[in-house]
Amino acid sequence: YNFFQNIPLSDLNGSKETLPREPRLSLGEYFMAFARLAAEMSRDPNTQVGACIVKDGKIVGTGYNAMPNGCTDLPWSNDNPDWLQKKYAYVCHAELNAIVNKFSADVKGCTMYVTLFPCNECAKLIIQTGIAKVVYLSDKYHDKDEMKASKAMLKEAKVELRYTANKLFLFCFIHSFSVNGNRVFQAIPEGTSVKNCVKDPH
Ligand SMILES: O=c1ccn([C@H]2C[C@H](O)[C@@H](COP(=O)(O)O)O2)c(=O)[nH]1
Repeated sequence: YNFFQNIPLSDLNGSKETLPREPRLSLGEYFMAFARLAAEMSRDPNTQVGACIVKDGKIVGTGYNAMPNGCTDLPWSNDNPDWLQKKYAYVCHAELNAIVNKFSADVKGCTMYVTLFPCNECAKLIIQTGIAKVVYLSDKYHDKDEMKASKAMLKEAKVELRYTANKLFLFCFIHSFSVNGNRVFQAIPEGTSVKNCVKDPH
């Protein structure tokens, strides 16, 4: 922490200059923050995923896991014994939505920041659209075959994979809960860890 942050140099040595403020986030943390913000929009009650695509240092697409446009009556269950009553048949993954929402001509050579390691279907999309690098926050399903297949494909296709520790921008978030019918707001402290994050497997 720069204790001299924002203190006019004039106060220190008589000059009119000021010291620049040290940014609170690195560029990577800034882009991951957009992915995390996108995840906040998800209606999935169990896992919210956000993705942010960056080209030449600029955001060219964001997305979160959501039901297809216009489909509001589909189930969000993840454990209904009836496959048709489970979300998996219907939900569009965050990566897919970020790619189809892009406002650049293409996503070749881009970096995708994503809050959950991409599944095998998303890995295919990432490879086929030419995304060069994936930065991810959580790998909570690393034991699942989908993730193993995803890693195998992404590695063979030479998509760079980078785990990022969850140094967070959560200091921006206020979380609210109810106490005796009253809404209480609480700031989520900086550095709060994300559940289910695992150590970098790479
Ligand atoms: O690469 C991925 C993998 C999964 N998702 C979405 C799909 C679902 O909405 C949730 C996973 O739900 P669980 O209840 O944790 O099984 O995450 C995605 O967007 N991208």
